[in-house]
Amino acid sequence: MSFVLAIDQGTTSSRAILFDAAMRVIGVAQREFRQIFPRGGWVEHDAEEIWQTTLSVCRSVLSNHGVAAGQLAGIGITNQRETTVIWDRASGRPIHNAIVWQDRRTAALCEALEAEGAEPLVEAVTGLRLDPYFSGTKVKWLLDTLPDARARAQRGELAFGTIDSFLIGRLTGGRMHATDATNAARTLLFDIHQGVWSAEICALLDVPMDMLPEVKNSADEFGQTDPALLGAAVPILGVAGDQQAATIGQACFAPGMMKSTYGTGCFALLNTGDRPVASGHRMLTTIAYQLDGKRTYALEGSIFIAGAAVQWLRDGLGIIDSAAQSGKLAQQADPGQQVTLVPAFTGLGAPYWAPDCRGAVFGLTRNSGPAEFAKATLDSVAFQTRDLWEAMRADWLGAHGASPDVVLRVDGGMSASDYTMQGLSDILGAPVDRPVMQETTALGAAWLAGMRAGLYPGMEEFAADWALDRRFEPQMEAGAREAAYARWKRAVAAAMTV
Ligand SMILES: Nc1ncnc2c1ncn2[C@@H]1O[C@H](COP(=O)(O)OP(=O)(O)O)[C@@H](O)[C@H]1O
Ligand SMILES: O=P(O)(O)OC[C@H](O)CO
Repeated sequence: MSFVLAIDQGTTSSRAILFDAAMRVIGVAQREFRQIFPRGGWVEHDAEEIWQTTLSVCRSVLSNHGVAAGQLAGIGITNQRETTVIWDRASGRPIHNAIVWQDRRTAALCEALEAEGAEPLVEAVTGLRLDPYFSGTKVKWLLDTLPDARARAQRGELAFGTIDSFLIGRLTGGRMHATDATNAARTLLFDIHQGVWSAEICALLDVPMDMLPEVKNSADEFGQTDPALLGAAVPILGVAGDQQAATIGQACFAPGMMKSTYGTGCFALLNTGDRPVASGHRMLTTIAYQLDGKRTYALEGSIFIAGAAVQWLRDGLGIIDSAAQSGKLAQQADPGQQVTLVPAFTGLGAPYWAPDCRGAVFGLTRNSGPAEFAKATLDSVAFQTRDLWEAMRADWLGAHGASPDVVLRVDGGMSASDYTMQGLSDILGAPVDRPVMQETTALGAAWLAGMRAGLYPGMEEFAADWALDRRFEPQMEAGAREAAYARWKRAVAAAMTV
């Protein structure tokens, strides 16, 4: 029993990552699945495809590395958050495609609830906002729209779950209907202060509470896999939403520690300890992890476009062949130009929450070319992070009366870009640490499961294992930094008025 299997079920692919007893990655298998866009602003996944790709990558990684299921100490699951599945309890079959976190179909519903004055209650109980991003209004939409669905839910025939919960159900052969506190905290239905489903919010959204999964610790007993699936029964011992799993994998266990993950989008979490900090600056309050019944909270800032803007340089503008070329091109930019890109391709997330805003470029001259576009694109990631940084630090200051001494830990595909990480440190005016271990999300899930199984060390020893690849220190002079940031703020304000 000297291996742990992490399942990372993400927005575009399902991955299985095999770890050995020393928490080293020994193998990865990955499969993409279809993105379904039935209408503008709608995004769905076929939950059966999510299940099939997940099962297949688990089988592949085990067989590719000659590891039998019986050698696994446990499975850890981490997942795209908020994405909503409702299934028939008897057959296990979803009654509709999964509605993905990016889906905006419930925007009008959110506005109507806001107009009724529901936002203060929702924020106070859940730590979230009335935004289509979260699961609650997606559940309501499904129950309102599909024939007979609400009556069936009321009779206890239907189950709701985020992706972790759906996978736990499938893996255990329908025996378990459970989630962990971090995933529950993203549904808009969970009272993050009491650690229970909120009857008040469920009533507001007309969601029968019988549909909801049992909420467990992030390291807990989530049942055994059906032996027919992997060849032996394996206990599922760890579950966390992907951004929380990355926070764990980055060992951000102390209040004031912060991680930021740069993939398609960017998600930053600041550990606020055992106190949920209500944001006065449009951040989200969420659960970082729950261990042995004890919740640790975080402030979260979610940016929808980070690496996706680099994909736009490659696929939309065609000025680079690969994402990795963006840094080199940006270095060739004319230092005399001040081109600023607001990458609001799908609206702006935190702290602006402006779903209708669209992208804009400012400061073009006749000499502006590919290098200036590349620089503006990579810089936009730093500026957006600075927005979150400012908001979170102000929230922290409000709660603690002193600024946190934050060192930012980074991960995700885009953190490989030295240029971007140096620019980030310059714009923040603070050090940025990139770890050796890049599979932080999978590591977080694996650690939860391996620690629960007794194979992996406890929190302190795990945190001591975190190893630095490179620290980026600010090199920009403070005046230049603040002038650049002020330019960004003006650009965002202008983009929001167009
Ligand atoms: N060297 C690089 N420079 C800039 N951007 C990069 C680099 N390498 C990867 N990226 C960007 O990072 C993203 C991929 O990161 P990843 O963590 O795999 O994302 P996700 O999990 O969201 O699919 C892509 O959007 C890509 O454009
Ligand atoms: O699957 P990812 O990495 O795009 O993460 C999605 C987030 O969990 C959404 O909140």
